[in-house]
Amino acid sequence: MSTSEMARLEQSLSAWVDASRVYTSRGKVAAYIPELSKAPKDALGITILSSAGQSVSAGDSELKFTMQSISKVFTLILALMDNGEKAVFDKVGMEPTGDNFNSMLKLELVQPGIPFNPLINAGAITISSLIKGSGPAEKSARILEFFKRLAGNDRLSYDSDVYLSESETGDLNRSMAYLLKDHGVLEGKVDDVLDVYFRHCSIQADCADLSRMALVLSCNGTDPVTGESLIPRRFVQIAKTFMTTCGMYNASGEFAIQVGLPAKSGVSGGILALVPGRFGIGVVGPALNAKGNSCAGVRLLETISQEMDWSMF
Ligand SMILES: NC(=O)CC[C@H](N)C(=O)O
Repeated sequence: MSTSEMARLEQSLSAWVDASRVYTSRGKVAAYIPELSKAPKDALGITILSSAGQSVSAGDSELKFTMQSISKVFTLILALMDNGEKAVFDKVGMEPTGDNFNSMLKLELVQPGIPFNPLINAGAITISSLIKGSGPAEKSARILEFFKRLAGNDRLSYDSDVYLSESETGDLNRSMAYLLKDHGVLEGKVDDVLDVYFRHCSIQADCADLSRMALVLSCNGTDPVTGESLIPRRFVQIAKTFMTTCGMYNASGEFAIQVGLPAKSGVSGGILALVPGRFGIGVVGPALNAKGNSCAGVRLLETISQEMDWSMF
């Protein structure tokens, strides 16, 4: 991180947010989880945290939102820490699907019928079943504790309205879980596994929380603010690779070309991104494009990456 980069961000970030905010009108807030439809459509916010511990925010960075699919990166890491690589990759693959995040298509089409990767819903539900714990309550508690450490925020908790809303309406995920159970991929009770999954999707965060979690990944598992090693380097490498190939669902190729940074989005409009070794980034913009990514959030990251010359490629 150079001081001049931080100065440039401080000088320009608000203007970049203002310029990207117009794109919120082109998207729609997710409504298939009814509670998510209450999010402010025209919001856009960002926090960027450097490895020297300096942060810069702009726009609606204090807006609280649920992590949704962003949480999948960190449950994958916890499952790897709990079980090791072999046990995890016996149950999920390593390839992008090119399909929507909630598609079941390839679970039947290609053998063996394991989910293609841990960041689509079928893969993440499978990962939830691999988290160690005596039952769903202990598994969820372990996940929340892990997230708190990564975010350096002891106050992290659930948005129970979103959790209940998804539990009541998540029939597509439920049907996927039953299919996986029948195929012998998912172990344990389907309802218990889904409870763990719905709960971690409903963990509430803001842009600062995402930027800190992203920074830990960008620094290969060590929190540069505390010096504490939180994740083995190999598992961070795996997570960052999945973020690059599958993190923006079936728009990951375009995002790699236009932004060129490992990232993960969620249907609440959050995006977690990172600049290797240097910055953690948290973005929120609840209006989504057709692929389920934040319309204005993606636009904002394109601008920043191009202006700062941050693409890895
Ligand atoms: N893309 C997402 O953010 C999906 C997460 C959401 N909880 C779901 O399962 O549908």
